[in-house]
Amino acid sequence: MVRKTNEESDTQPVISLIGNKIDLEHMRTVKMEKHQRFCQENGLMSQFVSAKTGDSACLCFQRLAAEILGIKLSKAEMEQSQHVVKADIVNYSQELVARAVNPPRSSMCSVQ
Ligand SMILES: Nc1nc2c(ncn2[C@@H]2O[C@H](COP(=O)(O)OP(=O)(O)OP(=O)(O)O)[C@@H](O)[C@H]2O)c(=O)[nH]1
Repeated sequence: MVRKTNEESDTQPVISLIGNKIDLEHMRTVKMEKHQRFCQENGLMSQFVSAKTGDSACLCFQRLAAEILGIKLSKAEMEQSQHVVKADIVNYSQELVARAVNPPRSSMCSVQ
């Protein structure tokens, strides 16, 4: 995201590198550290959002605006725009739970 500037301006544009699809974390191809290192090396604001769930979408613009205005967002302000993620509690049968806690023993062993 770039703030418009011209060659005579003394101020540098605020640029943010935004990684989308954080709801698909398990399919990540660009490592988070690589993203953050690139941002550090190039003076960019590193952010991650999900356009699908809306996770951090508002916060990403808030952080950019705050950076441009030279305002430090408080923890409360940052948490304010975070959505509560809803999840269903699955009521597994007792048998399944017992099997997960005490899985049946096998005489075979495999090393990978
Ligand atoms: N799960 C998930 N899917 C997303 C997200 N953002 C976009 N998508 C999906 O990714 C696909 C591409 O989205 P687009 O909005 O077309 O993105 P784009 O940048 O125009 O994509 P290309 O031009 O095809 O590279 C669509 O199927 C979207 O629904 C996200 O945050 N999470």
